[in-house]
Amino acid sequence: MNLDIAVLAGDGIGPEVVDQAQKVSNAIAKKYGHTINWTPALTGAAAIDAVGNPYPDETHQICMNADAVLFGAIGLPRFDNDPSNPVRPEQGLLAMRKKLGLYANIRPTLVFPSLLHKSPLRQELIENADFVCIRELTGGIYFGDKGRDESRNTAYDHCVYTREEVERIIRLAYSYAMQRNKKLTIVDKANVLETSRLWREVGQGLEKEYPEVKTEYLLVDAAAMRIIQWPEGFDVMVTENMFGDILTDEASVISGSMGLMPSASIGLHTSVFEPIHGSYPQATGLNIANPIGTVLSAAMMFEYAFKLMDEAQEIKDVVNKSLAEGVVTEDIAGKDKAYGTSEVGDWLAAQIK
Ligand SMILES: NC(=O)c1ccc[n+]([C@@H]2O[C@H](COP(=O)([O-])OP(=O)(O)OC[C@H]3O[C@@H](n4cnc5c(N)ncnc54)[C@H](O)[C@@H]3O)[C@@H](O)[C@H]2O)c1
Ligand SMILES: CC(C)[C@H](C(=O)O)[C@@H](O)C(=O)O
Ligand SMILES: [Mg+2]
Repeated sequence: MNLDIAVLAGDGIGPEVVDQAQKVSNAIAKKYGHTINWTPALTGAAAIDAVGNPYPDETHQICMNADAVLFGAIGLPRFDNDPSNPVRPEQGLLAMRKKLGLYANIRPTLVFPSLLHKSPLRQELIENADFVCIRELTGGIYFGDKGRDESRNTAYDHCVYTREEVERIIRLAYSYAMQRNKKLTIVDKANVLETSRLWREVGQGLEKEYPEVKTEYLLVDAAAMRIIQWPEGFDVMVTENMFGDILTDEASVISGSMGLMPSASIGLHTSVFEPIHGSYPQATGLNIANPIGTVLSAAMMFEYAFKLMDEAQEIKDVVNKSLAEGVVTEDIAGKDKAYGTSEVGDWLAAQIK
């Protein structure tokens, strides 16, 4: 197959972790007889510095023309620490999600048998944890009207959801639940928020179409607690944009490091594959960032975008081997026994022959 992939490496550790995912993808392509055409494109602070726009039109065209997009991370402290700056790297990520229609972000919570002892949670709580969060990605408070009043003493962010947006994402979540263990947890804040009451109403309307699935509703504060207390109780979780952002960072620590967690953003046009972590600016250029979240995002790309299941499985297998054999970065190994970011990528690619 010919695979046209846009590469938006972004800022901070983005380029370093994306490099490793490209090495592994190239090794897979070589083994299975595919040709990958990588097209790099600017985003985030790198794009602001180059052309003044965090998601330039040219980048959007490259994404639209690609079969899939591999995304690193965006964001830098010089923007985070200057709230008055009207142009920000994160706007590039949000513009990409909106313009590509990426309404669903699939974030699995993975537990690796060889890393059980690295989790801050006790082994018996997590050894059978295996759930996926379906995060709504193009609506809610991220995209509602926002601003300041004239005196600048008041700020607002509106949270808006349409029935159609909610129904689309909950239906998708039901389709995942049907393929998994047939349990769906709809996370909201229906005791306070009107948007959440719409989510609950839509969920209750759809329940009867999926009688085989056990549906439960959980308030987001209780969900945050349950992720730590009983993660094995979840199968598929679906929630709105901001709750999903927060809960998946929380859930990532179950695995031992946020640097391990991949995601797939799917929707109307092309799909984007991105680790859930950010640009981890303190680690930029130090060759210490964990590339596995991005490598596993590439595995999701082979599975979701190209339906190449053997290729995806082989990437997951070599990742498991690296974790079992201790070929890991310092977030997992500690400084003394750590491999560098690029050494992990080289090792993974070399296993694929
Ligand atoms: N999708 C994205 O591009 C994305 C996601 C989150 C944050 N951000 C941006 O990243 C910048 C930094 O944000 P932050 O510090 O809150 O979040 P972050 O995810 O960059 O880092 C938080 C912590 O997670 C750990 N971590 C993250 N990635 C890791 C990796 N690959 N290997 C090992 N450890 C890793 C580190 O301990 C780090 O201090 C901000 O500008 C933020 O807006 C971007
Ligand atoms: C950088 C930020 C806009 C982004 C989000 O909140 O969606 C990030 O935290 C993520 O999880 O991809
Ligand atoms: Mg996040």
